[in-house]
Amino acid sequence: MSIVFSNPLSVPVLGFCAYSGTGKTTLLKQLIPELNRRGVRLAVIKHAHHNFDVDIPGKDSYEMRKAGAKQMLVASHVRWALMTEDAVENDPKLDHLLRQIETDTIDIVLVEGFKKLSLPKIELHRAAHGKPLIYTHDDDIVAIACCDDTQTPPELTRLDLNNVSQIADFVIEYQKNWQPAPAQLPINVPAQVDSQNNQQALSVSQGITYVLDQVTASTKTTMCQLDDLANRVLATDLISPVNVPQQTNSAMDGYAFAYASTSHATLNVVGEVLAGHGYDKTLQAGEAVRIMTGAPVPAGADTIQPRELTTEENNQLTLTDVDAIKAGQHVRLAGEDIAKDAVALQAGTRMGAAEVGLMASLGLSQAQVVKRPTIAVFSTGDEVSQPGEALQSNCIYDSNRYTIKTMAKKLGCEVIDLGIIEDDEASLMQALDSASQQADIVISSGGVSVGNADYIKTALAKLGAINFWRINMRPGRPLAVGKINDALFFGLPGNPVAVMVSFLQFVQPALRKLAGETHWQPTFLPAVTDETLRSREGRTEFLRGVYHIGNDGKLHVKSTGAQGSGMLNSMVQGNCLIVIGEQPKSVVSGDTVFIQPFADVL
Ligand SMILES: Nc1nc2c(c(=O)[nH]1)N[C@H]1C(S)=C(S)[C@@H](COP(=O)(O)OP(=O)(O)OC[C@H]3O[C@@H](n4cnc5c(N)ncnc54)[C@H](O)[C@@H]3O)O[C@H]1N2
Ligand code: MOO
Repeated sequence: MSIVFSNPLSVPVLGFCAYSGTGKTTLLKQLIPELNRRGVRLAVIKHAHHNFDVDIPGKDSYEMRKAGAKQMLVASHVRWALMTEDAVENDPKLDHLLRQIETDTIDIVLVEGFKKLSLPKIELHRAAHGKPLIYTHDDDIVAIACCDDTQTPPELTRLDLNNVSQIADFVIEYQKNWQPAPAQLPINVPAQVDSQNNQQALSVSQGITYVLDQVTASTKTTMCQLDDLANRVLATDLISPVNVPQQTNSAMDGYAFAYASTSHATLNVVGEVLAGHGYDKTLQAGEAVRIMTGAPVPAGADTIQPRELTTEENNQLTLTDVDAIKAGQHVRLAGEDIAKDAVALQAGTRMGAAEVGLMASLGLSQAQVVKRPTIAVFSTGDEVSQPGEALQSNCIYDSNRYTIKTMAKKLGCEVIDLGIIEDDEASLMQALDSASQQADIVISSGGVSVGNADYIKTALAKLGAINFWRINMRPGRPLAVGKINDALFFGLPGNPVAVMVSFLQFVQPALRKLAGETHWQPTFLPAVTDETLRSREGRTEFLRGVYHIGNDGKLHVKSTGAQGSGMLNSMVQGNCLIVIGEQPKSVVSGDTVFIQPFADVL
């Protein structure tokens, strides 16, 4: 049975496997120069079964290693070698070894040995040796190199073991066609969820899909002026009424001329063009004009030489290093950024500074945008008190309503604050009914777990259809989602961190879809964890983390410490969620994890 292997590199890895005596090394010794000859840059990894050594007793490097250096790097101007003392009981880990390779200098890694790993391999087979074929019990064989007398299955490429050139062709084709496997994100939203059951346990991905299924993008639109467009979502494509840039213009201060004129010993300087002005004649062969950055390139000219690469005396221009001049250099073509009548910004785009600026650059002063979503938010719970009022014993201040309102406003929503609603069925029903008439989405916090005074559940059941879910995540396990009249309802869990995490994962996508945004995806970045992290198979963990750029130039992340789902301070200290998907059993220091930076929403 194959042992799971996934290639951690951005280049392909191809194994060679065979019973001993088949001539693996002999073949590789011929294949390597053949591939080199064809320009393929190779790394080779070889599994050695014994206590091998590449060093020689008496050499300084050998003695220093024997003296206890765990890693010994010896280097000259020709080669360098890193020797690492890493005694492990079983086979060395191929993915770890592969990570030591500098992939920017090679095109493919050939691996000899490691035949139990599920890595793509060419099987070498010599029938005369009387050994069985490996492909019959190894699904990762991609080709069989053998001799005439061997039967091979039609689905596998057959190669001639004695034809090195043919095997090299195969390796080159393999390398050209290879695609890295797509990154396995911790949250992978499926297109559809089968059914909607009450009380079902869902993965985060299923939960998001189910929520998105309930939301239809708003069709209400309004006209909005340039100054008010920040954070609004375009309802229609913005078509460019002009070419950007409007005219073909110079990207340098220098001289404009026809490329063909570079054959002249000197050019006749016949004028000057400043930005905002034009040169209304057509340049003739052997003529040039002085030109400033942004000024229109005159008719008859197609090439610019920067001023510092020229000398001019008595209107005679000499071009320095003529052979290095390329036709069309330093010319910005009309419409090269955005062509007239092209879609400059697509419907569904959320407008940020760059988008607003781009729109202004087209001369447009207003755009049709989707109506802002309206949310109504309230809190429940006898212990929940209004900030600003004296805190009674056994009570807590209401923080959830404020985190929810702040996040929703950041996402461009209108907010109706219903305050803290008494735990009384009649007042709850009345408040919920009126909220659902005014808002697109009604959001509460607390009261969705098992042991609460259940007014909210009965009130919701009477007014609409609500599902109470358990999401396989922490924090934020309980979640209620449903409809009150035409409004979507979210019952977020009471714990303050759980509220924020559930909002980010489930309410945010719903609000963005409702607001008309079409291409939004949560941002996941890979980061190296600097500590061992808590995780449990079958559950997605959202730990609060702090990421930074490490001395190695990579993103590194550490948790904020204690991770209680009531500790709001962990969200203040953190700048990201560390998202550990349902798969890994353990995450140890040095592993790569995914983070979701949250600064843009919080
Ligand atoms: N027997 C079980 N108990 C609990 C379970 C469970 O599965 N079985 N799940 C736990 C988890 S996980 C969570 S999360 C909470 C969620 O419970 P509720 O949504 O019903 O929330 P409450 O019990 O009302 O409150 C929980 C916690 O949050 C505080 N809270 C509530 N509202 C606010 C507010 N507006 N501002 C600040 N803090 C608030 C409340 O005081 C509680 O401390 O259930 C676990 N229990
Ligand atoms: O899942 Mo709860 O949301 O831990 O606090």
